[in-house]
Amino acid sequence: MSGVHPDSTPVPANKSTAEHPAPPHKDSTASHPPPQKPDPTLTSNDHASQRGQPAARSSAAAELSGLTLRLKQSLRQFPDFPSPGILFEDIMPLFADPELHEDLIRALVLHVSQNYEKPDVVVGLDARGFLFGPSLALRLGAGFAPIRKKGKLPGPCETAAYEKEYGSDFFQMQADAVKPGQKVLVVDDIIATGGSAAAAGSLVKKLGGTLLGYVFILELDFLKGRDKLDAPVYTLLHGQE
Ligand SMILES: O=P(O)(O)OC[C@H]1O[C@H](OP(=O)(O)OP(=O)(O)O)[C@H](O)[C@@H]1O
Ligand SMILES: Nc1ncnc2[nH]cnc12
Repeated sequence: MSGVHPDSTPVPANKSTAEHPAPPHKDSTASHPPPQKPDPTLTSNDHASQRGQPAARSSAAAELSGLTLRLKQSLRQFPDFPSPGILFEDIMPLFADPELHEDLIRALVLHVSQNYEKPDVVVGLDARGFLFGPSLALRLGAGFAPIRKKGKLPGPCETAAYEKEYGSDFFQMQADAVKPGQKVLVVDDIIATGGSAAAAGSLVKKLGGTLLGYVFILELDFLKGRDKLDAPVYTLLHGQE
């Protein structure tokens, strides 16, 4: 669990970053390196013809590093929410400012287009994965499908139980949300223990989808959530290192 702060005042993330320097590789932290196959069908201008070329890759890396710095500085932390001992990472400021919102989507598109095959479906997790999953899907030219907490989706569903940093729950996916063989990218705001993401991956596989990997905005490294995942993992930002 994270350290407890002395009061409930939100702590700007750039302050905690100074105390805990960021890891050396900010642009990709995959414990399972993502595939590098070019895919000319990707719709973003950043893809295809440029991917794999050293100059284009280093300019994308430079842009990504500027974007992530701005994004990191806008995060806030709330001690003891939703329960004592949890340091809650608040990502909402990223969506309050249209420029930051644009930076976020741009950074995610850059990373996905440089490192993953084009997904057929972006799968977002209830609820904060819905804040940016559909925009990312649209920019990538992919469909979007939700994973929801149990009891919210109509029709035949697959269900998976999971535990997260501060509780346990059930996720569901509509049985026809992913067709067998479709390439799927799972996205969520935060990976903490990795319980939610692992359950999401298991649902995608139950439906016959091919899991390309996972994309998160923020990773709480000390909880080692990525160790639960068996596909490439990318996180834009790191917290509570
Ligand atoms: O890695 P884990 O330990 O599983 O935790 C990560 C999950 O916890 C949060 O979801 P939560 O259901 O708490 O909130 P939300 O409905 O606001 O997205 C977060 O959005 C992730 O989905
Ligand atoms: N510390 C945390 N802050 C925000 N969302 C979370 N989901 C799981 N752990 C979290």
